[in-house]
Amino acid sequence: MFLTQQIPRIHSHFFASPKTPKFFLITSALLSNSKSPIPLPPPPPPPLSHFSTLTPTPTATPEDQESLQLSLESLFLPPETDVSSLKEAPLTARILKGSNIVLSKFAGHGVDVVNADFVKSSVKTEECPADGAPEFALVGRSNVGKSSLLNSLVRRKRLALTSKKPGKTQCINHFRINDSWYLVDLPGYGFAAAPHEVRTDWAKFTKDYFLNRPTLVSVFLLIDASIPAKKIDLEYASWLGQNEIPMTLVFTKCDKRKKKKNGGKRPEENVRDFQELIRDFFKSTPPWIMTSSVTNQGRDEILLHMSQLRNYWLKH
Ligand SMILES: Nc1nc2c(ncn2[C@@H]2O[C@H](COP(=O)(O)OP(=O)(O)OP(=O)(O)O)[C@@H](O)[C@H]2O)c(=O)[nH]1
Ligand SMILES: [Mg+2]
Repeated sequence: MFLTQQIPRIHSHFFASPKTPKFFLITSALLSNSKSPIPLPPPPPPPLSHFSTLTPTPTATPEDQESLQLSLESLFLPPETDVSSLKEAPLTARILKGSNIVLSKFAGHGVDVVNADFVKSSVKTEECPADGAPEFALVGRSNVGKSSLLNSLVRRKRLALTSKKPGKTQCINHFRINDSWYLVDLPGYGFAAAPHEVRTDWAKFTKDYFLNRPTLVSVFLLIDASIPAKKIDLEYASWLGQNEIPMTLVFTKCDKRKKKKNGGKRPEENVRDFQELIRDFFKSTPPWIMTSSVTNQGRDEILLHMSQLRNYWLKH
């Protein structure tokens, strides 16, 4: 079972809780919970000029072109986002494609990855780099695509080693980005073939890392969107919620589409189901985003989101 230790976290205010419930029509390619989809208007212009230098994300397929009514409560509003001063259009224009993430004034600086270097592998929190730079940890089930996502974010094929066989990554691996922050690749959980002692050790050292790493800005919990929710992922999300560890849900493998006739659900449906299942674990909706390391869907959006979390963290 998971630890239930409660510790105060300095970043719990990332989960802003808006007071006035309002409804917005989100007009990007997102999930659909509407029975009668409304046709999409042209996409809004990029909210800030320096965002337009990013590579555009692939256009969604026609079956994704559905609209979603998201309540204000289901959006992730970064800290210091003044909702009352925003009219409907500017707010919708500030939602990252394929996500519930609103961009704040902290987004933008240092988005592009100019250089990325492997620094070290650690098996204990105390062994991790001690220079105080902010970091983001990628965690998720074995084979969910953590190392692939890291490679996609830094635009390198094999900076982090990937494998078809689960259990490839075994340590806490630090990658230094732009000489100023870290991406951290962690071993996967739920690897059934691993010996019991290895699994227990994993649980100990990664959870110790989450609870005792002061420079950890946010955990990025990866969930495979090509399959239905797994119990172990729900337990993991619950543990992070209970321990108030700042978290972003990253849905991976959104390029994989199971055939409807075989009973498979589309990634959008799995994403929606997962969120229903974790609703009660959090005080307010955590940020989530849909990605694919094959098509690079969500890559620029994740980098923007990381920039806003990092820039806020550096200022506080
Ligand atoms: N179709 C598709 N395949 C992916 C995607 N991301 C990863 N994969 C494949 O999934 C397998 C596992 O990817 P990894 O990145 O090694 O997974 P991991 O989570 O780092 O695995 P561990 O290190 O074992 O915990 C590889 O065969 C990847 O090519 C994706 O977005 N789409
Ligand atoms: Mg890996």
